[in-house]
Amino acid sequence: MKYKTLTHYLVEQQREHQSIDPELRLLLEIVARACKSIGHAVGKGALGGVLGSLGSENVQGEIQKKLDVLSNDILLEANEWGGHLAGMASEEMTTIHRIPNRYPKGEYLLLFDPLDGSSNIDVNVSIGTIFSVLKAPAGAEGRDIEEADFLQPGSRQVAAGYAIYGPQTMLVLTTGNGVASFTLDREMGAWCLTGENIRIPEDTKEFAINMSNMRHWAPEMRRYIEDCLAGQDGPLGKNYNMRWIASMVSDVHRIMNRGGVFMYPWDAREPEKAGKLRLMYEANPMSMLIEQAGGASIDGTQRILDIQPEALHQRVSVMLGSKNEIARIAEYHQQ
Ligand SMILES: O=P(O)(O)OC[C@H]1O[C@](O)(COP(=O)(O)O)[C@@H](O)[C@@H]1O
Ligand SMILES: [Mg+2]
Ligand SMILES: [Mg+2]
Repeated sequence: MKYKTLTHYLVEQQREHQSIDPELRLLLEIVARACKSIGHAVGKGALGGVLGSLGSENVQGEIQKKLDVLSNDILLEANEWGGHLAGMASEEMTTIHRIPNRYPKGEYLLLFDPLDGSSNIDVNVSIGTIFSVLKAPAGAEGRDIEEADFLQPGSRQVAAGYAIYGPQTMLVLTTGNGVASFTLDREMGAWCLTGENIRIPEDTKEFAINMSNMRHWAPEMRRYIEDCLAGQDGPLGKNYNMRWIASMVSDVHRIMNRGGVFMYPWDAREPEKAGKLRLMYEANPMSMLIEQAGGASIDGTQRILDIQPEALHQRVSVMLGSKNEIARIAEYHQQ
């Protein structure tokens, strides 16, 4: 076979880096298998009866799409059996999911946004799954896992990744030793290594933000974007391009490939929330991937991976991507 498979890659990683043990390797393979199933369901669209809403709301008060719930179920079922997990947490579940007693229990915690970019499902635009792996804290053995056990800063993640269901189905993964990407060979059903040691260009002329919220932003965010829009003749002296796909996975995937910055800042629509995106299921795993690829990720003033979470469904302001442009955005927030 021309390409290394995911298994081959993980076995090599395990040999070279002590950070990966056989349990973590198996866990990642099971997550990847679940993503393959979600990818199949996504691909069937109307033929699989997976489009549209369910009429229910998740804990964040968002209307759940059929695929949000189906993807959540696929990840839960796959990992209950053989994922060497102590527990799981998801954007779509009110509280944590403990591994039932009848299954072997492991030492890892898995967190996920089962279907990211839900508003794109019915319009056939790329969507994804985001996941994060933590270790259960010392002292959690021999007792039931608690929600507090999940509240660890992103810097403690042992692995993170996303699957993107687009023209190609891909998996982008880090175990703390750089970022690799895999393309699903649909005929063979295998994840094939198609990118290794991915590096994000440090400079960029491309930003991603939902511009319709501009009037609600804090002054420093507005000032940065106004300066971008001023182009060559403005204070930043360059003409910027803009993209906004409205699924974080797709926007981050573009940044992984050609650089750029992605921002979902605090805004005044719901001032009590720090931002729209979820720290544990979206910001932390994406920040680990971005940093592992040489980029940077902040909430405006602080490195996201250093934030000590206080709640499972905590929101955060997110600015991530090309290192030098993120440094510039941080400067705007210091002024
Ligand atoms: O519709 P908006 O406000 O532009 O928000 C888009 C953002 O919301 C999200 O869709 C949230 O993800 P979910 O679909 O998992 O809720 C991000 O992926 C995306 O960047
Ligand atoms: Mg999401
Ligand atoms: Mg989601």
